[in-house]
Amino acid sequence: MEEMKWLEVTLDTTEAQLDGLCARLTGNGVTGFAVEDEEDFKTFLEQNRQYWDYVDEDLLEKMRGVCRVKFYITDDADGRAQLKQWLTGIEQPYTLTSLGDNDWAHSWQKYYKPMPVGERIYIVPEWERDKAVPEGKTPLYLNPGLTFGTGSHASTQLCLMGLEEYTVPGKPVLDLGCGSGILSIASLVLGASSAVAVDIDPKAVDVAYENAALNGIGKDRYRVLAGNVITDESLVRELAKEKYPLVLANIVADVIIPLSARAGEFLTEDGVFLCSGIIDTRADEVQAALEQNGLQVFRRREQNGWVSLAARMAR
Ligand SMILES: C[S@@+](CC[C@H](N)C(=O)[O-])C[C@H]1O[C@@H](n2cnc3c(N)ncnc32)[C@H](O)[C@@H]1O
Repeated sequence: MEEMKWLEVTLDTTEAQLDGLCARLTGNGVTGFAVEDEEDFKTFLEQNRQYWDYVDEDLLEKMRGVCRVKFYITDDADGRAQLKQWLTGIEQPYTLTSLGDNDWAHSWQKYYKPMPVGERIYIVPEWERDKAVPEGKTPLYLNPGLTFGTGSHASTQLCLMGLEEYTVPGKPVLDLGCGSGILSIASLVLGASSAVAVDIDPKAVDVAYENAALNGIGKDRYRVLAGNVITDESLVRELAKEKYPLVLANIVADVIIPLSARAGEFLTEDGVFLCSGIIDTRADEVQAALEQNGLQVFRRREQNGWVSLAARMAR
């Protein structure tokens, strides 16, 4: 089979514009982008000190204040059409670098290792599934492919910790912005009866079904839909036909704020809305939006500058 070729897309930005740019990219459907800044560069230099005979001062000077976002597209007509859609409304200049035959999509796998999260969950990459699972842990087998949701990101971990507490055994779960499906599948392995998951990125549908299957969960218990939970009114109405004791939404502040106006429609009377993907500087704004829409925040978790909020409808 012919090897897929990839292009690296690099957008140069500034720290002040970074949040807005990331929110816009996520809103346009880009998943799995990386942010590089001066700090990363210094860490890289530090970690590789043994390989440097001297530090290139010119290069250091060039990296001062640098802030860039990178993601990948396939090097073909589909990739370029996708890029056009992903850059809608974005004015920053970008560069394209050909990665040739470099199979980057698999190179990250060597850094993705089994990891415990919270009290019970033990994330196991699919290709490590023969390894022993520590006693008392519940394995969650995953291959996130090109979707967001490896379990390494703080926003995902905060949700996993929360859902260990709020999953109601024998009851359904709704997962908005499901990416790899990691959160809803975690709830299912912890005893939820069934789950519905949604993502704006159509790639997420197959990936989430495949991940569910890795955990012995079939389509009888898991339904994955592609759609926008803010703008797709018929999707929102369809989702709201069922009521859930747990609704998960690890997206971004700019999506959670408008979503907070609809969250009550999905919840059972006592149900928990667990939202994440919130940069700490925006957590108060998200909390205010939830409260304006009749939800009361009862738990805030924080990790590495990210925040998750758990809320219930106020009585
Ligand atoms: C931060 S990732 C979370 C993925 C996974 N749930 C996790 O916890 O790791 C956010 C996901 O939300 C999706 N998303 C962003 N905006 C959305 C929208 N308006 N409607 C549905 N999904 C959206 C993105 O495609 C992405 O997969």
